Amino acid sequence: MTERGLLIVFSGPSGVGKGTVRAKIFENENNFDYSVSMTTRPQRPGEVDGKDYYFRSREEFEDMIRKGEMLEYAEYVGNYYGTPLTYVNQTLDEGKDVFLEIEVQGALQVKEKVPDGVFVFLTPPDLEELRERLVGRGTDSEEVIASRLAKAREEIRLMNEYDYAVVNDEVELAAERVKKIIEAEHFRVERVMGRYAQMIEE
Ligand SMILES: Nc1nc2c(ncn2[C@@H]2O[C@H](COP(=O)(O)OP(=O)(O)O)[C@@H](O)[C@H]2O)c(=O)[nH]1
Ligand SMILES: Nc1ncnc2c1ncn2[C@@H]1O[C@H](COP(=O)(O)OP(=O)(O)O)[C@@H](O)[C@H]1O
Repeated sequence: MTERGLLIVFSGPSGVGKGTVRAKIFENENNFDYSVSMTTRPQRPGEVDGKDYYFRSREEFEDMIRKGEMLEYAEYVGNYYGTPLTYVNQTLDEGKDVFLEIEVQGALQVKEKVPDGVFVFLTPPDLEELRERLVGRGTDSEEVIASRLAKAREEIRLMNEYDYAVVNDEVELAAERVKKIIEAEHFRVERVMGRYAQMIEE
């Protein structure tokens, strides 16, 4: 029997650098897969449907919710974001780890359903640096940036729901820290013991 993969949940305030750090982690890594989320927010220039997100209408999204096809979902700054369930389950069953990049409300739903997931929170060095990164990215209006910053404060308060907090001071360092966490999680006694359960019982 193939051993089920690990579910890694990666969160952090908007603009902290989740996308950037994730890209670094995935640069030379093929032991885990990224779960592409579904969203109703408008596609940004350069984003590809099916790669960055599945861009869908509110009707289509609500239809998926009704059918129970989302592992989790949340409304964030006026749009839906969610994780389609089928891909995650299939990939974990194949023995591969799955990496979710989602906001805090969704992460809390996953924690209920998958308590042995690995929950990692990416933090900015400070809030002023976070604001500068949002401005520097140049994808959001001043108004949207203000609401993302307000949201960031709420999210940072919920950091204690996570297993690990990684500071994104430098992309390369942050990516290395996350990779080390994932590697170490594979060696947790609770997980390794599972493999021996049958042998011990005999
Ligand atoms: N709950 C949940 N949140 C998601 C999902 N996909 C993305 N998000 C989060 O939604 C928030 C907004 O994402 P986005 O509009 O791409 O903005 P950005 O993260 O600032 O680039 C971020 O915190 C994402 O991590 C998902 O499938 N579920
Ligand atoms: N460690 C870092 N130092 C400086 N700038 C960073 C760092 N990590 C990410 N950034 C920049 O911050 C902005 C937001 O990053 P992004 O990955 O889009 O964040 P998120 O996915 O969390 O919203 C981008 O312009 C990115 O280049």
